[in-house]
Amino acid sequence: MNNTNKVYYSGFGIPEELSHPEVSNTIRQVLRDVLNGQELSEPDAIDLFQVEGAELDALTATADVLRRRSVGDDATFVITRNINYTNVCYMGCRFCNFAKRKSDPDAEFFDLDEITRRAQEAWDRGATEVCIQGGLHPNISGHFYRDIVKSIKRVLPDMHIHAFSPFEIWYGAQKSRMSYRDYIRDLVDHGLGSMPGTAAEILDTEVRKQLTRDKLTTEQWVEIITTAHEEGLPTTSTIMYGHIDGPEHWAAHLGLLRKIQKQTGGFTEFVPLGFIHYKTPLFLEDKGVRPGPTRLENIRMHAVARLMLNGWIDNIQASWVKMGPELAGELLAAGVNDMGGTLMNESISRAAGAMHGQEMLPEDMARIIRDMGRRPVRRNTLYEHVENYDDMHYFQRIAGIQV
Ligand SMILES: C[S@@+](CC[C@H](N)C(=O)[O-])C[C@H]1O[C@@H](n2cnc3c(N)ncnc32)[C@H](O)[C@@H]1O
Ligand SMILES: Nc1c(NC[C@H](O)[C@H](O)[C@H](O)CO)[nH]c(=O)[nH]c1=O
Ligand SMILES: N[C@@H](Cc1ccc(O)cc1)C(=O)O
Ligand code: SF4
Repeated sequence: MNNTNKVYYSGFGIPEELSHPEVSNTIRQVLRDVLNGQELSEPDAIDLFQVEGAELDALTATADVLRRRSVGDDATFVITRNINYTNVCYMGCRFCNFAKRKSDPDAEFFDLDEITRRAQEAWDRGATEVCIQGGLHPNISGHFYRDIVKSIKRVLPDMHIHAFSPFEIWYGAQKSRMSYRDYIRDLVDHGLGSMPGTAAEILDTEVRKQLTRDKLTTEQWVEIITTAHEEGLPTTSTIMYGHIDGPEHWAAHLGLLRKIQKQTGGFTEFVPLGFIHYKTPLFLEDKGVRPGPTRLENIRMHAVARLMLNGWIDNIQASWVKMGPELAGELLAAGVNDMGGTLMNESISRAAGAMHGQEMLPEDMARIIRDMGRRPVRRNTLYEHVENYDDMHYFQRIAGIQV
């Protein structure tokens, strides 16, 4: 995956990397089988999560072929703004340094006017989406989430609202004494467009116990996500990895997402979220917690996800906030086809100590994509193409013309 020219010229068949003498027969066969349309099994995924050298090249080349077959050579991004309306939260997830107590000098709470103002500002800067998530603030009413959606839709009827993790849905439904289904239906009726599939972390009971006191269980996450899909509300899917987890958990997590997708078809994308460790209680207080995924683990996660989800979830997103723009770009040759959002205000990773900034400008997204020999395309939340970010933009930009 170091040679970007390869991206242009490699094809749809069996990549030559599989013939390398250092690729074992077992790994070669697994990769051939996937290329021939077989489903990757969880045990085989566990093996692939540990490959190195020539076998890693064979894995990424396979992911690259599958990506090309599923979505072609366009690479997408979305102009969006994160609105993290409050960081006040008492749930005590130990991997999270975004959450603050009410009395903390850094505690924040945006009222509806401020949320709408931010959405309007985003719209004026070309955003098609706002991505809204926050802490589980003890004082909000069960109708606060509906009020957010209503206030934005009143002034910006065409803005796509991508909001509320399954944990926020659980919280709102509980506060309003409504079923998940009724609660979700109500939000959809008021204009909610899709939900982030965060709060997934690692969908494994034992791992969750160590990550967080009272976070949503795996079963609750699955129930809320499938209910959303049944109500016609698409969601993303995520994994937060590189702490106390390992290949077995990753394979089972991907297997579960694939199973849900077969039932509902409601996932738009899969986004691996590498653990940002620096300022988190989990890393600072516990022994043996890893400082996020290594570079190779990041590469393998995106590539194995492409193989595991092949035919089911077409869009594999690289998070520039978590990995940095450089690696996120390189992953376009390892199964990734989407660079995520411009974000405008990133605060969750930053609170944990990430140093990749708050915003990535569309021009920079396009440059990274073009540097990998691919065509940049601006998408909306549901992966409909909005605009080719082609050479015209590039020349206008270098000529200093505002675009
Ligand atoms: C901060 S929460 C906000 C929404 C809601 N409170 C919840 O927990 O679902 C959104 C997601 O951010 C991610 N996150 C939080 N802290 C992180 C960290 N240190 N590194 C990577 N991702 C993190 C987790 O995946 C979490 O589910
Ligand atoms: N990967 C991260 C995202 N990604 C979400 C996208 O920006 C977008 O909202 C989604 O693809 C739906 O269109 N957002 C973050 O705040 N942090 C990330 O790490
Ligand atoms: N990627 C998530 C959103 C998200 C992810 C990680 C974060 O830290 C914050 C937000 C989604 O759109 O579904
Ligand atoms: S991850 Fe979400 S629920 Fe957990 S502490 Fe952070 S903001 Fe609160």
